[in-house]
Amino acid sequence: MTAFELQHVCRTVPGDEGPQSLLDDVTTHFEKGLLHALVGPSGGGKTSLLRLLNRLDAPDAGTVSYAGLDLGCWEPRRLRRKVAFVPQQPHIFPGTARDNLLFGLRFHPDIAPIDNQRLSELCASSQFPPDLLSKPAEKLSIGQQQRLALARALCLDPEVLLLDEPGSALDRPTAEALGRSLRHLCRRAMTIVLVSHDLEWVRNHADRVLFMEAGKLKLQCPVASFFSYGAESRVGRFIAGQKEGPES
Ligand SMILES: Nc1ncnc2c1ncn2[C@@H]1O[C@H](COP(=O)(O)OP(=O)(O)OP(=O)(O)O)[C@@H](O)[C@H]1O
Repeated sequence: MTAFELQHVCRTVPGDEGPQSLLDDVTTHFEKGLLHALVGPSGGGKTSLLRLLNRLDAPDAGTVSYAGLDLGCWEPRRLRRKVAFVPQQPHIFPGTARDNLLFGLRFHPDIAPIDNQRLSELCASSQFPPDLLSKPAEKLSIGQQQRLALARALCLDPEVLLLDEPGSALDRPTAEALGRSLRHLCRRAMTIVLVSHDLEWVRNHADRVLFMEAGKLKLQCPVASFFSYGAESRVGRFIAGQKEGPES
């Protein structure tokens, strides 16, 4: 079942040397219950694409729909309840980690209070260490703050998670544990779209890969197909380059 459908999406912004194309004729879809990884060289348009999916930005041509309804028809607050965006640099509010985790609930009185069991589940799903809940949130490391922001997003029980480099500040074992948690969420019908530069992680945890370069979607395929490209192909060269260190 399709969650998002994008048809001929373009986004252009004013630049110093005239209009700059961030997204150029992107047509794709994201399937419910799958983990989709947006990969590609830096500046290729991955974050720009992610931001369109919960109306943080709007396309200036083409259409984006969620659950069969054009995003323009979704009231932004209602959409963001279903489609949660977790940026690479999380917004942290004054107070403890627990205060931050529960922050969104004040805007959603329909959500049942979070009991201790649900709190443990949220910590487990986001790989946030429960013993840090009483710590001032601004004292946490960036990696801990990223996972706290993920737990805060999960608190509202969204249907979709949009994650911008969720493992970028994590050590390998923690990033792998987070990958397993995200896969568990997908098995419970969560749709995930994330940006990653960590191809080993993508290989271990993604279902589908979308390769973006210079604002264009160059390739979309199952994860196994992506990693079977030969060294002479553009994708193969990108994969080899990432092993030596990310391209800039
Ligand atoms: N609001 C904006 N105004 C002007 N330029 C922008 C804006 N947002 C993004 N860009 C530019 O658009 C290009 C694509 O940016 P984007 O963040 O989508 O790339 P990315 O693939 O996510 O990159 P990275 O892997 O480095 O995070 C970059 O050159 C960026 O500088």
